[in-house]
Amino acid sequence: MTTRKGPIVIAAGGTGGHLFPGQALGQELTRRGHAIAVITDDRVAGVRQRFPDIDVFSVPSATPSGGGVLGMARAIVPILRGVMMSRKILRRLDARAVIGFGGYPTLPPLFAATMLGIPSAVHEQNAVLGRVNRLMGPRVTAIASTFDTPKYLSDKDAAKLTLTGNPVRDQIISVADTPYAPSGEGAPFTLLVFGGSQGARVMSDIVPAAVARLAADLRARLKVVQQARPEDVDRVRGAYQTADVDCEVAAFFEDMHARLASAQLVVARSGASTVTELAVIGRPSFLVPLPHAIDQDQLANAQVLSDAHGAWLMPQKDFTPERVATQLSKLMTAPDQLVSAAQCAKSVARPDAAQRLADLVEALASGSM
Ligand SMILES: CC(=O)N[C@H]1[C@@H](OP(=O)(O)OP(=O)(O)OC[C@H]2O[C@@H](n3ccc(=O)[nH]c3=O)[C@H](O)[C@@H]2O)O[C@H](CO)[C@@H](O)[C@@H]1O
Repeated sequence: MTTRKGPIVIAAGGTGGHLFPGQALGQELTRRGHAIAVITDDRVAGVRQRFPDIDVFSVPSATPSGGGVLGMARAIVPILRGVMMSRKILRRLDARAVIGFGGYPTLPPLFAATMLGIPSAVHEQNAVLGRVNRLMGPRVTAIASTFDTPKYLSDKDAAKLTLTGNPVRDQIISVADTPYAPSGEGAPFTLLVFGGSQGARVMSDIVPAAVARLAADLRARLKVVQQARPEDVDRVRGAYQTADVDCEVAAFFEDMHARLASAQLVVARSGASTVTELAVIGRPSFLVPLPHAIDQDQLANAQVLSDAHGAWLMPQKDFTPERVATQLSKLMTAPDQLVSAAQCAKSVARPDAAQRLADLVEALASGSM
């Protein structure tokens, strides 16, 4: 049994897709009365607001760029500095356990934890194990995952795997039971468009042009809520105004739970949290996986929803204004198909992922694993 008395440390950083599941676990552990602390890297803005009243420590890290020897060499110094700093922080905190949510910001604290013999775990959001989780898999005590058997999980590490699902924030859970509201003939139709936590240019290039091609009666029913990269906000808004379509365009929606709940159809990338949230709330979607990703993790994520008939997978090469306009016209006049897709999306949800992951982390922190 461990004699450590300090907090459970959540290591998370990089994009929202790595941070939000960490936030969801933090919310659940706090509810259970555990002290938590967060280690992230100093490139990440906005972490502190997501973990109010919690100690957040920044340590250096780096992502080897280009995969070559030079990229590795450049990254090694900040990573080593991050490991040294993490060791000091974890010792001082007397951390009971460390759980990492993937990405290079988690490498230094996880590595330091394993050096100090602190129980540790990684959570993989995607259907494919990310590079850091692959690297740390053999060293950590436990591996938690969203999907049954993440690709690249070695036979040896498979024994450490617990299927927890991907935790979503409390806000998302708060709308999970909002029934899907189909939009009948002539009724308003909300289309929600976003490209992951950072926005995706392709959404700005394609969706307004598709909407402009719709018949006037369909355009009159539409309200488009679209996230665009900051530099694209004005042109997207302008395109909808020219097409006489009601729109709300912003670089980031803090109230995504409410936006998802009130959408009749979603067009999005297929990052892990996006796909999980669509399933938990049960909303139909067109999913456009990020192309050229080394591991094709977004394709694998999207396939889970589309195999369940809860989403339409659109490879980016087929994501053209013409095709999107055709599909939109069909679906705006076929509410039954959207209702059915919403139900199918919900059928693959694991809304208790935060609890399952918290159970695992409690076992880890008590030293019983
Ligand atoms: C380009 C890239 O590296 N993408 C990866 C990144 O995606 P990314 O960071 O885009 O993450 P996800 O799609 O998993 O999550 C996006 C999150 O942002 C939220 N949101 C989005 C827009 C907005 O206006 N407001 C808002 O709150 C969504 O509700 C969701 O919670 O991490 C994911 C999880 O490891 C991976 O699956 C993705 O492949």
